[in-house]
Amino acid sequence: MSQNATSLQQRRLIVVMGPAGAGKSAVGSAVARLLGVRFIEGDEFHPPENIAKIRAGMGLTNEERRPWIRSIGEAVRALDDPVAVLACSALNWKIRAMMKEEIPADLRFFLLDVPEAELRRRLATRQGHFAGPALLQSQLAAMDRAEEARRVDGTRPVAAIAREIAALAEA
Ligand SMILES: Nc1ncnc2c1ncn2[C@@H]1O[C@H](COP(=O)(O)OP(=O)(O)O)[C@@H](O)[C@H]1O
Ligand SMILES: O=C(O)[C@H](O)[C@@H](O)[C@H](O)[C@H](O)COP(=O)(O)O
Repeated sequence: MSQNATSLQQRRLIVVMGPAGAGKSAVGSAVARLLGVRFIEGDEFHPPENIAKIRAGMGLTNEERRPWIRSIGEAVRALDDPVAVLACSALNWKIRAMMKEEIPADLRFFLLDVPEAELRRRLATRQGHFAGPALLQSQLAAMDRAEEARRVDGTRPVAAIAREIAALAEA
């Protein structure tokens, strides 16, 4: 096995997941700061047609998710770092399976658990993001129980959630 292939297999990616409004970006970037590693914002990798659809409040199909997840995989492949943090909704097992195919890293999933009413409240007040409250229903419908993910209480302050995930990820 080449050195490069070995390092790809050994790379660990902490995936902060959950529906829109769960706090993936806020918590994920805080986890990365705590660990001193790079933060990858999954939403930056959508092709323009996905952004237009999400902006219109429509959920994506898995076919539409594939190029997005593939671009995230390319960004991860380009990293030299042994550990990084990714914010990505990863709503159900089909999407997580796609992630495992496309992203060359050991994926560790952390699901931010936030009740629907709080998600709705956050999305109604969030500024400067293409996903609004109209997307929430399709997000919740697409979500599964994510048995493979470690669930964390996402209703606490960002710093407390980030400390918990950082500690779990290092254990
Ligand atoms: N733990 C939290 N407590 C209160 N507000 C939060 C928390 N996490 C995130 N927020 C706020 O909720 C909104 C959605 O957070 P964001 O990180 O964009 O979620 P996501 O990336 O999962 O869509 C933002 O306005 C953010 O500041
Ligand atoms: O942070 C958010 O508000 C959401 O995650 C949002 O950006 C969107 O849900 C996904 O990027 C689209 O992909 P999915 O339909 O797979 O969640």
